[in-house]
Amino acid sequence: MNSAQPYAPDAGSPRCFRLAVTGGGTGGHTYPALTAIRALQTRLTASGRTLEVLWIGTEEGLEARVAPAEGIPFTAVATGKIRRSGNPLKMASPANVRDMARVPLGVAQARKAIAGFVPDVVLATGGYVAVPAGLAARLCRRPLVLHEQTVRLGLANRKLAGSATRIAVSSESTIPLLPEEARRIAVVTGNPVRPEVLSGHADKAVEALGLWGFDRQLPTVYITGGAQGSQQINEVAGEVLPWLLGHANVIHQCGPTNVDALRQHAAALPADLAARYYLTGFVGPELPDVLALADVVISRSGAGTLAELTALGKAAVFIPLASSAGNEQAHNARHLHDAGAAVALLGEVTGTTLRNAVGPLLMEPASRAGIAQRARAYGKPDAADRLVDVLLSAVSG
Ligand SMILES: CC(=O)N[C@H]1[C@@H](OP(=O)(O)OP(=O)(O)OC[C@H]2O[C@@H](n3ccc(=O)[nH]c3=O)[C@H](O)[C@@H]2O)O[C@H](CO)[C@@H](O)[C@@H]1O
Repeated sequence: MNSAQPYAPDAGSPRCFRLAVTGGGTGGHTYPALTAIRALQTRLTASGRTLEVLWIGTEEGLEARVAPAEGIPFTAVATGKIRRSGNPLKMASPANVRDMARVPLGVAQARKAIAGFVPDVVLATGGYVAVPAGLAARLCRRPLVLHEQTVRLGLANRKLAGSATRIAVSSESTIPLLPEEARRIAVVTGNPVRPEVLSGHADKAVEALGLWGFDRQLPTVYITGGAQGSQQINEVAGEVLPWLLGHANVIHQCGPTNVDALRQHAAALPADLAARYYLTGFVGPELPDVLALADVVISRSGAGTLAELTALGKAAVFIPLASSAGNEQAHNARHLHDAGAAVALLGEVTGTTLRNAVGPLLMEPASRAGIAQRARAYGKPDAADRLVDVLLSAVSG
């Protein structure tokens, strides 16, 4: 693993702790698992123990790239998209039937992997693959810890709650939403954030991205639509861009497939404004530095992004993805909005609504600082450590 301590399997030794991890698909499920693995390894190393990890994921998910890149043994199993629908006709659609048929195959594959690995504990962080692997953990009688990133339990975690030893949740407000029996095994840990995200440097962002035209007397706005970018955010940001650049520097992460079209749009900007505009498809390793430079963030409200922005204490305007599972992005954003810890745009979003939301944050530093401070109160930078406590207690308990 590319963490402080080298990954050093020591299988068979009583000093060796074995962790099976399952979860992934998107960054929101993959990065918390990775962060927990790194934190567990640090904890075990400090007490003279070693860690052996097996990640059970899918071929197609982000985890299939992340785990091998970190030197973590990875095994792929079959799984199917579990669609939600109140309509029985839709539930019986050919795609659904095919996907549901893949789940038992995935359970069998995961059961074989878990029976062979004999983990001390299995950590499931959500995503479709967590269902077969979590069920296999139960069949193999291994302790199962679920981690939920969002305020409401995701579908995979709802399916697995009855098999869990502990349920680690990211927010206190999840607890009252849980069924009685799940509440008894729930622990609030927060959503683990990669440590590097918390230690960026604004000056490094300027150097790495060549932001020499930025006016450092002005605030910087970071616009992000998530790893794929967001058409909706790109459009509405495009509408207000000349106004925005009159008051701020702007870094705009628009999604890898949208760069060309937006670059044409940006070509029409006057040179003095264009100098303060940086457009990119995806922000890679420089993400921590970009976040350090940003005074205001305009963003989707996926749980991963939200955990990062609250841990850092950033003033954010959220434009939730309306089609997110169970509308959870709107739920996440509303939760912070109601506490004065963010601004959530929950209805129709136009250039005018965005401008009205961002304007006060740019023009009134005190209002920006207030929101940022309240946001930080929701951050849980020690979430990975708390999740490690839960993993260790699930074994001893
Ligand atoms: C479309 C979808 O299903 N979204 C769900 C998915 O979020 P999804 O994984 O899409 O988004 P999250 O906000 O949870 O995480 C995105 C991650 O990618 C990083 N990033 C993003 C852009 C970029 O250029 N560079 C970069 O590194 C962010 O900093 C963050 O760490 O899982 C989350 C956690 O269950 C849910 O809350 C979301 O609703």
